[in-house]
Amino acid sequence: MDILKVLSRGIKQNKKNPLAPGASTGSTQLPSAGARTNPQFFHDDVGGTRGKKRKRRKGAQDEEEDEEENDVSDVDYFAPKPAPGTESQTPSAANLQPEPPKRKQKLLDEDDCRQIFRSHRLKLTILSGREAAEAPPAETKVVKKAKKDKEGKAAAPATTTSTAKADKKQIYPQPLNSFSELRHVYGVAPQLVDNLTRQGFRAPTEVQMGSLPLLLRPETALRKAKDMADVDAERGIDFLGVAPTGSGKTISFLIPAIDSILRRRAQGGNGAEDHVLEAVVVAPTRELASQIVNEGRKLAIGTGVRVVLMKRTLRLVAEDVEQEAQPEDEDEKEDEVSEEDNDNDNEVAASDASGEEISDAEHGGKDSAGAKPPARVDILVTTPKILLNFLGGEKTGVKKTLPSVKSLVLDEADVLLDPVFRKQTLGIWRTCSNPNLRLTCWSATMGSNIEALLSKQLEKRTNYMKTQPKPLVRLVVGLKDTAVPNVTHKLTYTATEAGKLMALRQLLHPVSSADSGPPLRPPFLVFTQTIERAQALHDELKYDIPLEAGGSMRVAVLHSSLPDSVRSKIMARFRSGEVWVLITTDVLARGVDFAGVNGVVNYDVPNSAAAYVHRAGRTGRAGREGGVAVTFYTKDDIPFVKSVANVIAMSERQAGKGALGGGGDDASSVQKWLLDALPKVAKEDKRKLKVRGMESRRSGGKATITTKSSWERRRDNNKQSAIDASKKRKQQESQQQKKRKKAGGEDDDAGDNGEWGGLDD
Ligand SMILES: Nc1ncnc2c1ncn2[C@@H]1O[C@H](COP(=O)(O)OP(=O)(O)OP(=O)(O)O)[C@@H](O)[C@H]1O
Repeated sequence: MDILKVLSRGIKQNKKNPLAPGASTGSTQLPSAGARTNPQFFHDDVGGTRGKKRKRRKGAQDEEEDEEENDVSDVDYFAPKPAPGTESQTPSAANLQPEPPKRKQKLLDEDDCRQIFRSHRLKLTILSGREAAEAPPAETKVVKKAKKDKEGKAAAPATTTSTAKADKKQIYPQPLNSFSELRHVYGVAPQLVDNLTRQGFRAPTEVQMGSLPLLLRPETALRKAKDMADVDAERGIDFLGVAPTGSGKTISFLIPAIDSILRRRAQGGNGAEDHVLEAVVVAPTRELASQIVNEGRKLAIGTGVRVVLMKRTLRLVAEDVEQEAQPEDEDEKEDEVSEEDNDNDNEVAASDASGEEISDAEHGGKDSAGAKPPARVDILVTTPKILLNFLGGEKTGVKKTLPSVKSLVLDEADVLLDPVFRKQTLGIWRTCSNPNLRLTCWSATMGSNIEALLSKQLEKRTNYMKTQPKPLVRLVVGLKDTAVPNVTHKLTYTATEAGKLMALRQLLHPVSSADSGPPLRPPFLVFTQTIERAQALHDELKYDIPLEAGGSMRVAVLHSSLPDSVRSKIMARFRSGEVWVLITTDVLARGVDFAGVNGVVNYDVPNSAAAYVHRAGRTGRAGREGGVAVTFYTKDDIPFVKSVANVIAMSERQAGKGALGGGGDDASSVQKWLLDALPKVAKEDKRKLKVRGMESRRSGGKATITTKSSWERRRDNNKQSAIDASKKRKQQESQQQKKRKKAGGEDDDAGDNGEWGGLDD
C-alpha cells in the first residue's frame, strides 16, 4: 500500500480503521506489533514423548486451569486503577508470602528435560567453577607457560583449558513449562506471579524456561540432573544468558531479584519490612535503564519492593572503605579506548548515556542532596558511570562498598565488559563486597573473549574472598552471537551516499511495492553512524511527511548530545505513536523495547556483527512477525558488509528460510555467490571499525547527508562565497564612508549608487 495513502489519513485517531497509524489502538495493530501468537522462537520436533506437543502430565490439568484463570491478556495494563480496597490492588500479606507447594510436584526426569531443551534449542553448559577445581595442575601450567610465551598478547586465561573441557558438559535442569509452576514448584509469591500474568504473558519464552528455575531454586531445578554431585546447588550459581533480542531476558533477571527480596522479608525478623539494597542492575544506556525500572515496577506492584533509577542526587546505604576492596588488574588497563575515539555514538560509546547529564535543576539542585537520608531502595538500576561516581569516582578509586548487594545483573554484558565500559563495570563489581554475591550477565551476543574474562574475574574474586567457587552456568538460546530469526532482512546497494537518501525516501514513499522491497510501515527506526549524520538526516527528512499527516512532528532525532529531558520526551512520543520515523545512533541499538516498531533501517552499515544483531533486533520482538531490517551499503562499505551478510544468512538459516536454510536460493536475502565473493576483513580493521566506524563518515566530506549532486553543492558553495564576499565589501565600504564623513567634505552619494552591491541574501 502506498505509504502516502496511509500517511494522509490524518493525525486524528481513526476508530474505524485500526490499521491506520493514528488509530486509537495505536501501534498494536501494526505488523510487528500484531498479536503475539507465541513468544517462543523454537519448537523443533525432536521426536520422543516430549517436544512440540508435550504429553499432558498428571496434574497438568490443574495447572492449565490455573493459567486460564490467570489469563488476563485483555487487561489494559495502563488502564485506570480500580478503587483502592479492591482485591487486585490490595494484596494480602499471604499473597506476598512465598507459596508453599500446594501438592507434591512431580519433577521431570532428566531425559524429559533433555527433550524439552532440544525442542526449544536451549543449551545449558557449566563454564567454570566446577571442572576448574578438578583440572590437573599440569594442565594449568601448560596454559600459563603459553601465556608467558606470547608475552602479554591477549592470551587465554588459565581457566581456558578447563573451560574448553567444561564447555562440552551440558546440564539439563527442570525447564519452566508454565508460569503457574513459578508458584507451585518454585514457591514464588502469588502477587509477583499475578503481576506477571496480568501483563498478558501466557507462556514463558525460551530464555525464561531455561533460566528461571535455576535462578530461583537451583537445588530444585537440578534435583533430577545426573552427575551434579560436585555442584553445590545450595550456594547458587553465577549465570550467563545468551538469547535473541526481544526474547524476554529482562523478566528473567527481574523475577529472581524481586523473589529474593520477598523471601527475605517473609523470613521475618527485625527489619523484615526495611528496604535493603539487594540487587543492582547495570545497563549501558539511560534509556535502557529507565525501561528496566518500568518493567521492574510493573512486576513489583503491591509487593512493596522499590525499584529505583540511579540519579546523581541519590544517596545509597554504603560502607566507607580506607582502601580499594579488591585491586584492579590488567584487564582494566588493556585495550582502553580514548573518549575521543568514541564520539561517533557507536554501540560501545553508549557511555554517553551514563546519566551524567541529568541536570541539577531536574533533580533538586546541586549538593542539596548531601544532607538527604539514604533513599529506600531494594533494586537499583543504573548506568555504570553514575553509580561509580557515587561510590568514589572512576578516577579517585573506590571509596565506598555496597555490602548488602546480593545480586549484580549486567544487562548487555558484552558491552559493559567491552574495553570502553570495562573499568567502570569491574569497578562496580568490586564494590559489591558481599561474599555470596551472584552475578548474572545477559545479552543477545557474547564473544568468547568476554566469557573468558568473566571466568577469570570470577576465579580471581573467589580467591580474593576466600570463598568456594560457584559454577558459572551459560544458557544459549538458539545460536550464540548470531541470529535475529524472525525478522525479514534486506541488503540494499546504492552506488553513492546520495543514493542512500533516495533509497530511504523510496522506502518512505514507495511508488509500488515492487520497487521498494519489503514494505516498511511506520513506526520505524533509522540508524546512522554518528550524531552529526543523524542530525543531518533529520534535517533532510523532517518535511517529508505531508502536513495533513502530521508533518515534521512525525520525524524525530535522538542521540546522546541531546539533554536528558529532550531524550525522554522523544522516547515517549515514539512509544505513543506520535513519531513515526525516529532517526538515531547506536545509543538506541541495545535493549530498548518498542513493541510496535515495524522496521529498522541501517542507513549506515553497523560497526560490527553484534551491532547489526542489536539494531535489527529492535523489531520483531517477543515473537512478533512482520519486522523488516533494511541495510544500505555503498562501494565504500563493501569490505565490512560480510559480517552483516553472515548474520543475515545465519538468521535465515535459523528461521528455516533461504538457500542456507534450505528454502531455495530465491528465498534468501543474501545470495550465496555474494557471500562468497565479499572480501574478508582483517582483524585489526574490524577492531577499528567497531570503535570508530567508517572514517569517511565521521566528519566533513562524505559525512554530509544531502540529495544534492556535487555540481549543485559546488554551485551553492560559490553562491554562498559570493554572498559572504559581498557582505564583507559592504561592511568595509560603510566603515570607509564613516571615516570620510568624520574627515568631512566628501560626496555623500558616491559609492552607494554607483556600484553593484553583490547578491542580496
Ligand atoms: N513470556 C512472555 N510472553 C510474551 N511477551 C513477553 C514475555 N516475556 C517478555 N515479553 C515481552 O517481550 C518483549 C521483549 O522483552 P525484553 O525487552 O526483556 O527482551 P530482551 O531479551 O531483553 O531483548 P534485548 O536483547 O533486545 O534487550 C517485551 O515487550 C516484554 O514485555
